[in-house]
Amino acid sequence: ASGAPARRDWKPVAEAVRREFLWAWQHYVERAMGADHIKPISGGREDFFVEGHSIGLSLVEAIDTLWLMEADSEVERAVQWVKENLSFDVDASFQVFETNIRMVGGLAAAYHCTGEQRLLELAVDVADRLLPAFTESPTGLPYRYVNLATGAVSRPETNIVEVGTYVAEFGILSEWTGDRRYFDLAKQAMRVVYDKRTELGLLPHDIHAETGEWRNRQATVGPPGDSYYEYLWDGYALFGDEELRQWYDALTDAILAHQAERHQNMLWFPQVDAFTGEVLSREQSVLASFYAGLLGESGRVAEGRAYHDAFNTVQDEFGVIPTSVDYSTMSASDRSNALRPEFADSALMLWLETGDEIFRERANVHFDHMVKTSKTKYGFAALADVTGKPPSQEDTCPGYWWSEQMKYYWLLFSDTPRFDYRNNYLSTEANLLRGARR
Ligand SMILES: O=C1NC[C@H](CO)[C@@H](O)[C@@H]1O
Ligand SMILES: [Ca+2]
Repeated sequence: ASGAPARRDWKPVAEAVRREFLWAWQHYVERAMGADHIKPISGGREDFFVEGHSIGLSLVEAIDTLWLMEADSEVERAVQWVKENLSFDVDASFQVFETNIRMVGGLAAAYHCTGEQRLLELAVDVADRLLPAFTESPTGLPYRYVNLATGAVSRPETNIVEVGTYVAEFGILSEWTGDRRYFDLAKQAMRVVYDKRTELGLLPHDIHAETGEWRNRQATVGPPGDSYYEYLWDGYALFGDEELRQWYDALTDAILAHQAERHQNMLWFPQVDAFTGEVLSREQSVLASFYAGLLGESGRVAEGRAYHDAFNTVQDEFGVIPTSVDYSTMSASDRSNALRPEFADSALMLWLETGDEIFRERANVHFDHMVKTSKTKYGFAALADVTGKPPSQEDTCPGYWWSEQMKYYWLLFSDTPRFDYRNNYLSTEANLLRGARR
């Protein structure tokens, strides 16, 4: 048809994504099998949760990505490793939030894709070991750490992300096992936070799990506020929970009214005092760019587009978005970038919502720049300084790289038959909990 922009053939990009992922995976298998992280420059191994005791984090994070890429022999290899090696009977304190989104979520997604029963058993096993953090708390707000072997809980000084990012993983376990405890504990913690919103309808981000008292005044859509809001919507999108949607809508309306501003006609979300609305900081974490996708999927498409447009100016300016920029001066306040996936996350969400090619183009730039700056001898490296010529790398690759941006790119460019593009759910760690087409 004349006039319609020719739709680009994205298959070559999809093939490049798959080639790079499997290349990195081979090095992990050969040099760091079972390690939480590979060290991509030296080829070494690195622990994430507990120093001296890896639990195969990157392998667990990679399974659903491998499955979506139809790398079935590699899926088999990874599942075999889990069945033969993975145990959570570890006498050490694990961070409850990270263990949930990465290990509960990663195992649940692997089960959703493969149907392998042992994976569900392990997801339930580790979730059960996290529950004392909730049940031992006088407020229902979970402690930050729990010893997976003894159940001893610790660190009540927490935040709304680490008390409120469970309902997707816990809720899917309740759906698959019939045990409502998981969903109920996750939702109750979210309710406690919501009921403490300020007169302006905003939330500070730091809270005490034993007293329930706010520990700061600042509100943010970046860390550690981000995935609390994300999971309110997700609890509605996944399980149809109308109350979660009401809480999400009330808080989002307040954020758009009091925690948003235009600067040079770009939409930004400054940090504000949750009680007075005073702007406290115009720094924007790269992690906040997920919010463009959340706004888009939750009926605020114009705002979602506008916020992605704003972050795209940062990608244009720096090539790789720095960990933190001050949008009033467009200067990087933290020039590192730990292979953060959020700009690609929201590009996928907005493309699924709008079908607009602009989001695939932006994600392609994100992929292209990542390969150019992070690729190294045995994999992909986090960056210490994105402004370096060339950008300087760190000898580490985060577990979320195996689950997030490579999956986002693959879904954006491959049109894989293994994914239901109309009815699906990816968690905040991009764990596929709905929409696998076996
Ligand atoms: O929700 C999250 N926050 C931080 C990581 C990515 O930056 C990742 O673990 C996940 O996306
Ligand atoms: Ca996330």
